[in-house]
Amino acid sequence: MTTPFGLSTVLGYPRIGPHRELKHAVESYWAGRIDATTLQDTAASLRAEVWRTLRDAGLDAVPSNTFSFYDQVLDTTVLVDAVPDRFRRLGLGDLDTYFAMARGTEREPALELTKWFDTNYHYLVPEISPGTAFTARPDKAVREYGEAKALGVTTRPVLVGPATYLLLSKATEDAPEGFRPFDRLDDLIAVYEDILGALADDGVEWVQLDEPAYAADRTSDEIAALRAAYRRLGLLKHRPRLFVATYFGDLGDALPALLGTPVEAVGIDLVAGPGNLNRLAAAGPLHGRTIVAGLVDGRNIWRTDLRAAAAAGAALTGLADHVTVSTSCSLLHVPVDLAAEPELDEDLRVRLAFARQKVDEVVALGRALRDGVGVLPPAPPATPAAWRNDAVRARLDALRPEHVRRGPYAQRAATQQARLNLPPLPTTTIGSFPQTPELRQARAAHRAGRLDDTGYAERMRAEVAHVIAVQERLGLDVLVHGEPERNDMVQYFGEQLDGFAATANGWVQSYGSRCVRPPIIYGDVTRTGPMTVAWSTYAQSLTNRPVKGMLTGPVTILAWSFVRTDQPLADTANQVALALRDEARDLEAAGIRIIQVDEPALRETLPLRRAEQRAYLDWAVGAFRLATSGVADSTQIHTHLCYSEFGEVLPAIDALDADVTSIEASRSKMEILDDLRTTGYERGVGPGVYDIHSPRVPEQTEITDALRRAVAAVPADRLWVNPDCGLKTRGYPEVEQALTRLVSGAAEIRSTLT
Ligand SMILES: Nc1nc2c(c(=O)[nH]1)N[C@@H](CNc1ccc(C(=O)N[C@@H](CCC(=O)N[C@@H](CCC(=O)N[C@@H](CCC(=O)O)C(=O)O)C(=O)O)C(=O)O)cc1)CN2
Ligand code: MET
Ligand SMILES: [Zn+2]
Repeated sequence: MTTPFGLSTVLGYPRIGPHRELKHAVESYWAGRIDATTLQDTAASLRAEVWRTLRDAGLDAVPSNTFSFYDQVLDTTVLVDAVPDRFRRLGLGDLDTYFAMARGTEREPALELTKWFDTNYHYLVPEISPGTAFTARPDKAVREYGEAKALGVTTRPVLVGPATYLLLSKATEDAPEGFRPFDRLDDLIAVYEDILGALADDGVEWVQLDEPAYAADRTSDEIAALRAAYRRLGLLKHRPRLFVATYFGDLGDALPALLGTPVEAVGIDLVAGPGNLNRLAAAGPLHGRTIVAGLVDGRNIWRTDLRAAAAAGAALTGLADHVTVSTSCSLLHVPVDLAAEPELDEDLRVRLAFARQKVDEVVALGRALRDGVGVLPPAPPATPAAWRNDAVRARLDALRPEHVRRGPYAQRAATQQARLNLPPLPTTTIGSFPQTPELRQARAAHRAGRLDDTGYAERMRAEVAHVIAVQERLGLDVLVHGEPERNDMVQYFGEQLDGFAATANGWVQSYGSRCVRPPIIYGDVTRTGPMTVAWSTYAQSLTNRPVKGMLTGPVTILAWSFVRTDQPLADTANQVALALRDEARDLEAAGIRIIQVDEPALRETLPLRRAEQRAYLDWAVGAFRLATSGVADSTQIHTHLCYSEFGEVLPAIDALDADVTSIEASRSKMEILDDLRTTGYERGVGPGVYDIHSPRVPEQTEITDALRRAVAAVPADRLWVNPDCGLKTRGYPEVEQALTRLVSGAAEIRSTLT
C-alpha cells in the first residue's frame, strides 16, 4: 500500500505571522486605516508563507484552512452557517458580520469568549438552538485549498469536527429547558456530508477533522454518538479520506470507538496522552489504517527527546499499517520561530524548539522511522549546573504545615477592619488601568534605548499618579496603582525572576488579535530583589486610602509560562510561590495593607479528566497558600479569578483561604454567589458587576440590579463592589464613565442597608 500521508505532518501552524503581521493588519482594518482588500492581501501572503515554509521544510503532508482572521471555532460557525440571527440582522457584509460576532457592535454584544480546553487560547462560543438552520458554506476551506494548489502545494483542509463543535457550543437563551446543542449532531452531520462532497468535487484528497473534546471526560452516549457520526461520514461515496485528529490527552473509550469507524486515519496525542499507546495496542492490529502519532509537543517549547520519540513511533509501527509523525496538537500554542530570538542565552537556545523548529523535528522523526535513528541530530548537552539553586531547594524541603496556615478568618477580618476602617460594600478595581498607546510606546522606546531608565520610570510614575488621582476623584475606596509598568501580568514577573527567560518576539495568539509572550521557566526560581514594592509604595505615598499591592499568583504564572518538564509542576509552583511570599512580606513591611494575588488561570489549568483534578487542586491551592500565608493576619489578602466558569472548583476557591475574592460574575448574572454560598464560603467576595471585555459602558440600572442580586446572596459586610476584571484593554473615557456608575451604584445600595 502506498503511504497516503507520507511520513510527517503537523496538525496546524501559527497564523499570526512572524512579526504579528495579522494583528497589525486586522487592527488597522478595524480602525479604518486599511480596506478589506488590503487586509485580504496580507492574509493571503501570510498563508502562502506558511505553506511554503512547511513544504520547504520537507513535511510530506501540509495542512490548510488553519488560517483564521479571529478564531477557528468562529470560522466553523460560518462554515455551517450557524450565524445567530442577531448578527444577520445587522445587514453587514460577510467580513464585517464575522468581526461583529467576534467583537460585538454598539447594539449587539459579541459571542462569548472562553478558554479552548486547558490552554491560554480563547474561542468564540457558538449559540445553537433547536431552530438553527445549518447549511454548508465551505467557501473558505475551498478557497484556501485552491490558493495553496496554485502555489504548487497540495494541502489537507482542517476543520473543527462536528462533535467537538457542538460540545463547545451553548444553547441560545430562548432554547427550551433541557435542550443541548449536541442534540443537533445528526443535522450537523448532514451538513458535513455536503462539505465533504464539495471538497471532494475540488479534488481534495484528505480532510482533517479535529475532535479534541474527546480527550476530556465524555458520557457513553457522547462516545456512541461520535462513533455513529464517523460511521455515517465514512459511508459517504464521494468524499476525501478522513483524518480524525484528537489532542490534549488520553482518549479513553473514545479511541476504540473511533477505530470502529471507517475513517482512514486517526491522530493521537502521545505527549499529553501517553496512555493512548496502550489503548491502541489493546485495540489489536489496525489494518488499512494510518495512525498519526503526535510525538512532538505542540504546547511547550523544549526540544523533543528524539530518540525516545522514535522508540514510541517504532512501537506504533508494529500496530498500524502506516504511521505518520506529527505534533501533539496544532502549533498555534507556541511562538513562530526561534530565529527571531538572537538575544537568548545560548545554553537555553540549544534546548528550545519553536513552531518552525518543531517542523524540522517532525520531519527528522518521520525519516528516522523509515531509515533508523542514525539520521537524528545529536541531543543537547546536559543541563548547566548553574540552573540549579540549592538554597531554594533547601527552603522548600524545610517547609512545614504552619507555613501555609494563617489565623482563623473571623479573627483576621476583625483586625483588618480595625486597621482599614472600610465602609460596607467597599468599591475597588481589579488592578490594571488602560494600557494606552502612549504607555506602550514609552516601553518600546525604553527597550530600544531611546528612553533611558530614569525617563521611563518618570513616565510610569506620572501614570501611577494619574491613576491615583482618577480613583480619588471618582471616590473609590480601595485603590490600585494601575499596573502601567507591566507589559503583561505574567511576563513582567518572568522578566524579574531568576530561572525565567523572556523572549523578544515569542508571541502566541491568546484571542483574536491579542497575543502574549509567555516567559520560559528553565531553572530553579528565585527572587533577586523586590519586584513591585517601589511602584506600590509610590502609589500609597500619594493617598490616604489603602492601595492594594498587586501580584500574580504561582498557578497563573505557571499556566501562562512555558514550564520546565524535568520536575513535577508542584515543585516549580512552590519555588515561584516562595518568591511571591517574600515579595508579599516586603510589601507588608513597606506599609501596604492589602495585597491581591491574582489567580485567573486557576480553573483553566484544571486537568480535563476528573481523575487527575484532585492532585492538581492540591498543589495549586498549596502553592497559593504558600505565597500568601507569610504575612500577618492584619494584612488583607485578596485574590481574583476570571475567564472561566468556576462551578467545579468552588471548594478549591474556599481552600485558597483568601480574605477577599473578586470573581468574574456579570455575564453569569451573579449565579456564582449562590453556588459559593452552598459550598459554605464565608469570606469576603467581590462579584464583578460589569463586563470589561466590551467597550460598552453599563447603564446605571445594570449595576444597581447586579448589586441588588449580590446583597441578596451575600451579607453586606462581606460584599465588595468591583468590575469583572482589569481595565487594561479599555480606554479612559469609558472606564471613567463605568466606574462613576459603579461608585454611585454602591452608594445607592449602601444607603438602603440598615
Ligand atoms: N499572559 C496572559 N495571558 C492571559 C491574559 C493576560 O493578561 N496575560 N489575560 C487573558 C487573555 N487576555 C489578554 C488581554 C490582553 C492581551 C493584550 O493586550 N496583549 C497585547 C500585548 C501585551 C504586551 O505584551 N504589551 C507589551 C508590548 C506591546 C507592543 O506590542 N509593543 C509594540 C510597540 C508599542 C506600540 O506601538 O504599541 C511592539 O513591540 O511592536 C508592552 O506593553 O510593552 C497585544 O496583543 O497587543 C493579551 C491577552 C487570559 N490570558
Ligand atoms: C486576567 S486577570 C487580570 C488581573 C490584573 N490585576 C489586572 O487587573 O489586569
Ligand atoms: Zn481578570
